[in-house]
Amino acid sequence: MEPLLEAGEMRELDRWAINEKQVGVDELMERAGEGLAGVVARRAPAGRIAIVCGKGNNGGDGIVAARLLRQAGREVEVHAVWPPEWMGEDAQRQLKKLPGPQPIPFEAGRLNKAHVIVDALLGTGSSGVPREPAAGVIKEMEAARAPVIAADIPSGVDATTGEVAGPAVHCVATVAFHRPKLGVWIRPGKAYAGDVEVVEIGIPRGGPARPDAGLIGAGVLRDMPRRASESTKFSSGNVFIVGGSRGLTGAPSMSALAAMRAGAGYVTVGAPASLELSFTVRLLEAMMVGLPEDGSGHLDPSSEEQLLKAIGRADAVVLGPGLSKDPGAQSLVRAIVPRIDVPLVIDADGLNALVGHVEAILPQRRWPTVLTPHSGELARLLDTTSEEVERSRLRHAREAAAITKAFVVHKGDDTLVAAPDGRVAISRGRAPGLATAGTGDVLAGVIGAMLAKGMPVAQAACAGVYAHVRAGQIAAAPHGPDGVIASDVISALPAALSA
Ligand SMILES: NC(=O)C1=CN([C@@H]2O[C@H](COP(=O)(O)OP(=O)(O)OC[C@H]3O[C@@H](n4cnc5c(N)ncnc54)[C@H](O)[C@@H]3O)[C@@H](O)[C@H]2O)[C@H](O)CC1
Ligand SMILES: [K+]
Repeated sequence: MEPLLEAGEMRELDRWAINEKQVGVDELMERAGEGLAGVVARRAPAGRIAIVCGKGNNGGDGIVAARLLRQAGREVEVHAVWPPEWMGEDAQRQLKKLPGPQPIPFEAGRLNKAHVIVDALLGTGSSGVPREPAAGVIKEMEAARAPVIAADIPSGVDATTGEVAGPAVHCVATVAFHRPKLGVWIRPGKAYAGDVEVVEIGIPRGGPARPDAGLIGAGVLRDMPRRASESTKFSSGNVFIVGGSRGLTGAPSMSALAAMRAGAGYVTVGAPASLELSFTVRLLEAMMVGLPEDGSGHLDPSSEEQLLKAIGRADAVVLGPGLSKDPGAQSLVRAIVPRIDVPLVIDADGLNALVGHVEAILPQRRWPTVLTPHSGELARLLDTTSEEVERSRLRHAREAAAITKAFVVHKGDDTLVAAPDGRVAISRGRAPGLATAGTGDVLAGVIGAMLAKGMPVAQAACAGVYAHVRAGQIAAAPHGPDGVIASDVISALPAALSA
């Protein structure tokens, strides 16, 4: 997992390198500026460059880049947003080395004469909503025609959370120093960062930061148990799916197929008895258990004991796909969740059943639990609005994990896997093909399969998220993301898992 840093962790590392490892701050800034200049030169090989500098070290990086680009023969205009003498002393030293014209006071009109703009205004030292004059300058950079490249973090994006509380700059690329900050991978910040390019700035290994955030990569599949010649259908992973209601039989079917395509060797669907035929015709390889229902195609609370017995020897349970909001089915969920003594994934209407009861029910569980809410579901669980959740995705995912003691997979292009202890893993996303009905059911089934194979819960959740995104990309490869359907994603799972 590639570590992601909070602004405070980056500062701590920076101080450690300077104080304990005798790395000069000038050296760090030189490397940062060099990395920044390199990316600017590669992305904008010709034309005028405008570098917009703040008064902190982020501005200092901009000054270094200006020097190196001028030395390489480029036309560079340096805009100082505050009087240059207000710059910190580290940046002042760089300013003295700047050849050619000195910084001009920021001039919005001149931005349009540039081919590329460098945002070296606010970095990890920024806190809160941008204040003037930074706020106005951010709006001008945003309005300018030229593409913007950010030094370390787009100005206006909170490096630690990805929150954007005021004006911010949409960049084509962000040059992250040493390591990316969380904010470039979490929406809404992610939408401002563009391509993230990481440059090394000379911070030695072994520093004090113990990042509790990381980016999910292909490595999560390394430890996934694979079938071997001695495997049986049961040892490959036995998943039990609980859900389905009249009109909602596709969801549990897709979870079941996804679990099988993700490697589970034995999958059973427990659903209202009157719907048995729909499952039987659709699912050739999965088992079906018809459960007591209310007569109109919804699971009934009276099925509790029979359901628990049917779950029997399953290695993992997926609860919720297609369950419906029927009060009987919902009360069944509340009754069985504490009694399912295997790892459990709760999705969709399984989550809705817990609204108002999360703190009472989930911490009672003796086995690992994975919740897979999208923002609307998470908002209901936390008694807030989806807009509020979208504004602070990380905070809400962590809050839900802390109060439920479950792993929370907060879905989105930047799916966050939050652990009850505060650690978080983030998906790179970029699988627009997944924006279609049923892909959530697929994800729940895949995570169920990973849990059933015996993977530790954090790895199972991350492996499921990774495989799902890969499958979404593979499904979109032939003709693009439009027209991808959840069944295509299921079909692509074996390829995604072999990658
Ligand atoms: N971390 C490293 O190893 C290195 C980082 N470098 C770069 O330095 C910045 C962080 O620099 P810092 O001086 O701490 O802060 P900033 O440049 O981000 O600027 C803060 C600056 O802005 C003012 N300010 C703070 N909040 C606001 C606000 N909401 N509105 C307006 N103004 C605000 C504050 O008063 C300061 O003056 C890091 O990102 C890297 O780019 C080094 O160059 C190399 C080593
Ligand atoms: K910046």
